[in-house]
Amino acid sequence: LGSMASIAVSYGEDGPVFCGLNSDGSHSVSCFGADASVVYGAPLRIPFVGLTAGDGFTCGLLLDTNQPYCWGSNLYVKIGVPQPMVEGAMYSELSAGDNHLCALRTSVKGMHGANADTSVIDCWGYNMTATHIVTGAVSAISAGSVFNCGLFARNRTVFCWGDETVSGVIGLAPRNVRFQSIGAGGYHVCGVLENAQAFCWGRSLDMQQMSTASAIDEGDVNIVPMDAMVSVVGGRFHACGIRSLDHQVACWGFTLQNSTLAPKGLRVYAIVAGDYFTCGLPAETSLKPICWGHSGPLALPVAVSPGICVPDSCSHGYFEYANHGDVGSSKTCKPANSRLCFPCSVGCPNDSYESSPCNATADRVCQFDCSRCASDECVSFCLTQKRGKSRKFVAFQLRIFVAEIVFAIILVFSVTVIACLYVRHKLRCCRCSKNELRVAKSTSYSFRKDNMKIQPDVEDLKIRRAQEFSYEELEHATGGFLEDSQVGKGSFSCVFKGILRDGTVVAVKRAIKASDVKKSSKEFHTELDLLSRLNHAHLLNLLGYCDDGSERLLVYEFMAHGSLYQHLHGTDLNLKKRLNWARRVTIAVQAARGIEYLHGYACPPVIHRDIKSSNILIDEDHNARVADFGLSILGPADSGTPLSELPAGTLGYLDPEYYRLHYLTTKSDVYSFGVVLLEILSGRKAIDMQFEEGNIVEWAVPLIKAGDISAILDPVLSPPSDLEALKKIAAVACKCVRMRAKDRPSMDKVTTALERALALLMGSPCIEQPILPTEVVLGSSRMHKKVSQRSSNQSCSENELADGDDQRIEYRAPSWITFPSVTSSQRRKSSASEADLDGRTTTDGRNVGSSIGDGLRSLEEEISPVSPQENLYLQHNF
Ligand SMILES: Nc1ncnc2c1ncn2[C@@H]1O[C@H](COP(=O)(O)OP(=O)(O)OP(=O)(O)O)[C@@H](O)[C@H]1O
Repeated sequence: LGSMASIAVSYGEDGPVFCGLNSDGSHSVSCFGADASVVYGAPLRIPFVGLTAGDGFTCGLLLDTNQPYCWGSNLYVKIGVPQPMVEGAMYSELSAGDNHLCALRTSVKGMHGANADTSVIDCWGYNMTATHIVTGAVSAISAGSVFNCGLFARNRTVFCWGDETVSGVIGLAPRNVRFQSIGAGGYHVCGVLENAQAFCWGRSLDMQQMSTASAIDEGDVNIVPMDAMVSVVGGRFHACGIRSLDHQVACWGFTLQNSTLAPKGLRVYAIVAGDYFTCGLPAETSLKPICWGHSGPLALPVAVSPGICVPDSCSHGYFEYANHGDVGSSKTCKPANSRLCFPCSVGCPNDSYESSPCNATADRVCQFDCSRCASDECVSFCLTQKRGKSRKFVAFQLRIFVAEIVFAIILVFSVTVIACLYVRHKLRCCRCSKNELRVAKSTSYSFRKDNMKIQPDVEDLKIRRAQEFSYEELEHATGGFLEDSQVGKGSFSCVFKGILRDGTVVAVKRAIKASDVKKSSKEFHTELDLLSRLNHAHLLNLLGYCDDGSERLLVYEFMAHGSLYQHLHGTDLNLKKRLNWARRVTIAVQAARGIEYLHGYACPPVIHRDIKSSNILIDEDHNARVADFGLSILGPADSGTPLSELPAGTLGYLDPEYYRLHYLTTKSDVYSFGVVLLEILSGRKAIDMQFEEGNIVEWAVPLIKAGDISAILDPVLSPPSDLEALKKIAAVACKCVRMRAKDRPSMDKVTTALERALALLMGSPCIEQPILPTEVVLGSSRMHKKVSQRSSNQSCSENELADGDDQRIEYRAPSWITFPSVTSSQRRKSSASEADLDGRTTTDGRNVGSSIGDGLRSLEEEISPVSPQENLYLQHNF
């Protein structure tokens, strides 16, 4: 029924069959349905321009010859080319009724064609086989059940012919009514008027038929919807149209009960109707037809061309179809320059507005105006949009929130890492900034150029740290470097006691002229450079210097009690005895602090390289001072990287790893200090060939490891009642003199362990208090209060310590060596050395632990929380 299209629905006893032209541009036909004669009779791979279908058959207009071709089974319509065939005739339109087919010849001039004023229509089938010559050009034909109608091209009026008795349509055809298009149904015709309104005439199902049709829904096919339409099609007793507003389907008339209804909101390109069955081609890229009505498939699995291709460009009011998928109009149509044209939609629904007009390639687009929604569709659209927006907004907010969180985490992490690295750097002082080093160098340089005069004020001397003295001044101070004033002699120098004009007692170190000038000069400058900047209570203070031609003199604070070496190994036994255990351990602690300062607070670290008992001097208050920086060297900023230096130092104190491998680190000083500790404990020299075991390390360590601590203690002193403290010191000494530098503890660990041992040795803060300054002065441009505790018989009470007579204000000069402001406990916590950690597992440590018990516990154990008594003691003394 109806007109030729890219799709057609046949009908009959065997049920509806849907046929459509494939959308792949091949123009070949595919059919689906129950009637096998139609489905399987469909010619394969033969291209058609368009299709039409009737009762049990389908016909197509062959693309190559423009001839009709039919398949299926119908008594009256011949399968194949309808007969009689009009030789040479070509057709542009086909339309099939129940049992007939009509075709409109193309307007070619000639015997069988038509001219501008006449049209030729050939019909075949039941009571229809005839050739009709119509006056006027006909643009379209459409077949009903037993009749046909045509539309004149010029005046757009309609004319019909066929079996008037059965159809009752022909006489009702409106005259002088202009149509854009027409579509015939079973017994009616519907058309789209020029104003886009649908108009139908003919008859619907009458009462007699209704009674025989067991289940029929009511509806008059002539009562049409008011909506504007772009096209209409007719079924047996119903009609459907495509609304021009939204291209949705609207159907009216009678429908059989149990029929599926046209899907609501379905937008289509084209529709076609059988008797009780209708299919639409959704305006989607899939182009798979959706059908409704009585029986038949509801969805078809083949993509179908949405229309009939025309050779001309789309006329005004039409737009060219362009599939947004991979199939475009040019590909859908053959020949390549033909195209699909669709009528533009007209207007927009009340609650929408035209967002873009119809143009050559696209229909106009309407957008719902959410501020004036009237339809459910608009409401649901706006709700969805709102939800989508809010979902988008929430998603956006969420993304921002997540980004903020991530950024915050990264920021906190970075700041924490940077802070940790900074604190670690400052605590260990292992790496110095380039600025610091630059400052160091420039300060060093400017220092050498400095040509300051002697100032009589001792405090001023200290402020300037090192002042230049004239040779005459020092010559006068030492009484002309008389032998009487000589207090000591080293490898390259002699040390004289002198008194400056202001009465300050000083020690003047004078390089021996006959000695290696180059070496002594180097040591002179090293000591001068370092000491003028180092600043610690347990380092020997440099007061000044004299560099006068061949004379190089260094001026120090005078140490009234000489060196530790003199006390331990001197000929005066009383002097040795006077250095009791408390004083010895106190000296050990103080010297350890001085060395710890060199390693831990100076930046870059200073490696002394000549730690020995003769370089630990004792002042009038029996405080120890580390002296002689002639061999000192600036260590690597990274403490883990050893310097490669030729060995220098004193035999017996020299780190074997440094000696053999020339690897120099701060741990070399640790080794030397371990030897000093053994000296302090045993009273033996580092190397004493009068014993069988000449080397103190080789002699003492096995005894200590064996737990025989008494065997190594200085026989001049009676051992303390409790050996625990000395055991701890012996354990520390053993760790210090380990062969591998990395197995030795760092100096801060050593200091801490010694402090604990001292506290243990004293037992109570009220028992013979050792001489310790209450404040270690770290170089900075600040005023420091230095309380010098006088003697062992002083009271241990806090008040007395604070109110001591011997308080003096000491101002220290700025130093290029950096001093991180950390507390002693922070410093200690931060500096657990590799060796300390390893110490727990080394064979060495195990042996010691098992043999002498607590005496050689690991340093970690030794610095575990102190007892309240120890704590009180430490508070008072450190
Ligand atoms: N400031 C000082 N006050 C008192 N005595 C000092 C002072 N400085 C050095 N002495 C004494 O002079 C001795 C020699 O010191 P010096 O530093 O020149 O040589 P050394 O360290 O003993 O040997 P070497 O130079 O071979 O290393 C010291 O052992 C010490 O007894």
